[in-house]
Amino acid sequence: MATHARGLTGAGTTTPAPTTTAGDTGGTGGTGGTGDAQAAVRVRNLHRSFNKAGGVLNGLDLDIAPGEFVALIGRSGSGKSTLLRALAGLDRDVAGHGQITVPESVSVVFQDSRLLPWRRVLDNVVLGLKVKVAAERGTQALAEVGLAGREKAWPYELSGGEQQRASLARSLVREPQLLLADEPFGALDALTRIKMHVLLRRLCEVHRPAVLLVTHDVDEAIVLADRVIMLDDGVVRTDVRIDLESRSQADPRFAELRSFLLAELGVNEETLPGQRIAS
Ligand SMILES: Nc1ncnc2c1ncn2[C@@H]1O[C@H](COP(=O)(O)OP(=O)(O)OP(=O)(O)O)[C@@H](O)[C@H]1O
Repeated sequence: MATHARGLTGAGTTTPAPTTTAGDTGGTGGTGGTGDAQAAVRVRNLHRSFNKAGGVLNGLDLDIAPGEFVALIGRSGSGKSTLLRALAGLDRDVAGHGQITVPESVSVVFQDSRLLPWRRVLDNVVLGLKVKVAAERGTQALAEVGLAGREKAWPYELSGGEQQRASLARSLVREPQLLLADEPFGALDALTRIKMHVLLRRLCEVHRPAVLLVTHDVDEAIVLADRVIMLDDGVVRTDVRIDLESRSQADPRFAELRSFLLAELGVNEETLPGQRIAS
């Protein structure tokens, strides 16, 4: 897998990010570092701060293997989005240094779909895609996410869940080696979330990108990920492999993992209302 060079797609942007291979990146951003043929993502000694004491990321190290699905949890304000934005190259004005290596092709999905309202769904999906068969690939991607026949719809004609499906199609049509997702299902109702979980898992099995998913939802993390990591004090404090045979919440091991992760987050399970368990 090619690393060092980085292209940024998704989120309505198609401009390739500049390539930096220097070991240390300053506040002007850029990523790079020592290559590791085995890793899709390699982060070393990453620091980021926003003019406040303590910093947000304080020497963070992280590796993600090709095709590996990593869920990132942590209390509110612990720096999850800051890390994701650093990997996406979206933090050029942030003070910091450290080494980041990401694949050439990176897609980003956010909580809101960021579809351009003045473009039809298919146009949104293939925006900036410079291949002759863009429309064909976009149509295929829409079919993959369950939106066959909606190519000519306007974004406002889609439900929230459908808009997120279109956003996933826009990311996957670029066949990214790394998919960065910042609470992509956070605004969806419970049933739609479950459907999106099934969809995302299936898409990842087919396309095999490395994934970093930011989520507040511990159950979502366990259902989707190969590994769950937790940020605390600006570093990865907890790193758990999800070694479940099935992802059924009825599996006692699922409950064990949930309890462990909630305890790591400092959440008392017994005081939580309802079924959905979020940090
Ligand atoms: N552009 C910015 N300017 C100033 N401070 C910022 C900026 N972005 C993030 N921060 C601060 O950095 C810290 C980490 O923010 P970040 O959004 O990464 O946390 P998070 O873990 O994603 O939080 P949440 O779970 O609430 O979304 C917070 O204290 C936040 O206020």
